[in-house]
Amino acid sequence: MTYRVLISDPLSEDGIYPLREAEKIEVDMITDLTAAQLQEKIVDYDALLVRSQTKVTREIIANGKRLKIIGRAGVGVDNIDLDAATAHGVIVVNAPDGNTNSAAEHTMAMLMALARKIPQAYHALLQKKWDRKSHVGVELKGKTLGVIGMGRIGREVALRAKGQRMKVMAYDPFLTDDKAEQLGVSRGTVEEVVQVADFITVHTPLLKETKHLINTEAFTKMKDGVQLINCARGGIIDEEALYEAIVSGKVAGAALDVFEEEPATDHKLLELPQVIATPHLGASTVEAQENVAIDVSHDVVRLLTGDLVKNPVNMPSVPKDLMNKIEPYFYLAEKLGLFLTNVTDDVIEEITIYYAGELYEVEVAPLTRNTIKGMLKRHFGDHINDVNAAYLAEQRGIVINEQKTSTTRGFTNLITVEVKTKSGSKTVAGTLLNGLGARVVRVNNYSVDFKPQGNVLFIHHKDQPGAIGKVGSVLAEQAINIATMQVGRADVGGDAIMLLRVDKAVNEADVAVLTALPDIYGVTAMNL
Ligand SMILES: NC(=O)C1=CN([C@@H]2O[C@H](COP(=O)(O)OP(=O)(O)OC[C@H]3O[C@@H](n4cnc5c(N)ncnc54)[C@H](O)[C@@H]3O)[C@@H](O)[C@H]2O)C=CC1
Ligand SMILES: O=C(O)C(=O)COP(=O)(O)O
Repeated sequence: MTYRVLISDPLSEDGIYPLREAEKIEVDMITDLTAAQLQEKIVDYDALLVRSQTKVTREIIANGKRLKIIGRAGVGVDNIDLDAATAHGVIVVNAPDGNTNSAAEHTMAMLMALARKIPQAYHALLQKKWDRKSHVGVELKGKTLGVIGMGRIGREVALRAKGQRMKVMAYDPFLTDDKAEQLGVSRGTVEEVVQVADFITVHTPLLKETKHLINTEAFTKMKDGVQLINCARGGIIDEEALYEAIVSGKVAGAALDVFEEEPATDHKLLELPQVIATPHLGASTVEAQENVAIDVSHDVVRLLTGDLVKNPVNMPSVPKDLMNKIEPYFYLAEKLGLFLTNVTDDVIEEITIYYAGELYEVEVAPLTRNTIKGMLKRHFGDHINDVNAAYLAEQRGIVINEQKTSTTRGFTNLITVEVKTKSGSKTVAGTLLNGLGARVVRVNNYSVDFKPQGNVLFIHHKDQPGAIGKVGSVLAEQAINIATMQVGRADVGGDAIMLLRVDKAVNEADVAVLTALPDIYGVTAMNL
């Protein structure tokens, strides 16, 4: 099978070598597609790579019948409909580190150009005006730079500003006093930062909480003559409010690399002489473009070759040391879910997964996702994966609980999955046996010991002499060989179960024959 990758924004050819060199991966770079053309084309592709230009909408994702991964060669994923990607089981990855340096350097270039009015002076010169009077700037030394958002770029900007002998006051919900001290910056609230700063630069993602974070109210609290820089995302600063604040004289200048609507060639802010701007160039360096293309290409190759991606955006990444501990349990967790869903006919209302023994110590969320994936696979088939399992369960109102205990009765590790429906609850438990792999050790109240693999028949019957023999005869008549068989019973002559691993699939007609046998209450055939 050959995978097809579509690159719809200009990406560094030197950076996409991991894709070009990979076997069974074909790459097309087509950078002038309209939204409608992309929506049509995407049907044929397994991966889509973009920068900030391509808007990856719900419609495009929905049409990507083969689509498995969207790679963002950069940081911001606000041009990708993440909810739609998650719902469709499409993983989104980005390249969070590759352009940090370039974006920080661009911010410093904007700060210095703003302070010294370099673009305006150059513009006047081009018009043959030797105008020194209008282009008197201010020094950075001794001034306070307010940094809102102290992530990768914000921190780099703060360090560089200190090199200009500026004072830095920063706000970030994750900035601790210790971290601030280490970085040599003071920590303040957004309100404190905007009150004391001579220059303000924003470095947050564009989120509901950060949209118009700098608004009319914030401008009223600022110093007169303050100057602002936005090299993060258009919309963090309210453009209308900024326009008013410049026209009123409150704000002396603004440097903008990004706009609420891009491209922004006809924007009223650009008519103001106090505003300098670049067309979203923060990441546009040879180095950054090569870095982000390499990172995102590697992740696409990883995913398409069955490996774990490094920079997932719409699902938590699993650190390597944790992965080493829990990877052996993935198979067991999924098969327990799959088994249970096969023997549950009612609508599932609640799933509780109990982790015991050595699993007490580790983060088990990825295992929970795998169990849910196993449970929902029966109804969603291949459409369900690690990305959308929890989302699809939540969408259907299924409550998911996770519990841990350090004690196990006789096992070093035990995963017990319980489903609740309106007609009652069912459980299955399994363990990982050293050297022997996954074993199911309990089904409801019955102790069993079987490998969750291949074609399995689960029969609920009355503990009566001959019941097992009759099942054996029916299977023999259909030339279905029994590989292993387990019987569990509650009391002599009471309810009992049979678990058979058989060498070929048992079809519906055979299930009907088995169900019609005397003393048989129910028969489920499944493939694990
Ligand atoms: N102009 C350009 O070409 C480029 C723009 N960017 C943009 O720069 C921004 C920052 O990128 P990175 O530093 O790499 O991201 P990052 O994820 O490392 O940092 C973002 C920081 O914002 C903080 N934050 C979130 N909500 C906040 C709030 N309400 N107030 C204050 N801080 C808040 C987070 O805690 C985090 O520390 C992103 O919007 C990204 O898209 C990034 C690269 C190039
Ligand atoms: O990485 C980011 O968030 C950027 O804004 C860079 O955008 P670009 O890849 O240059 O279109």
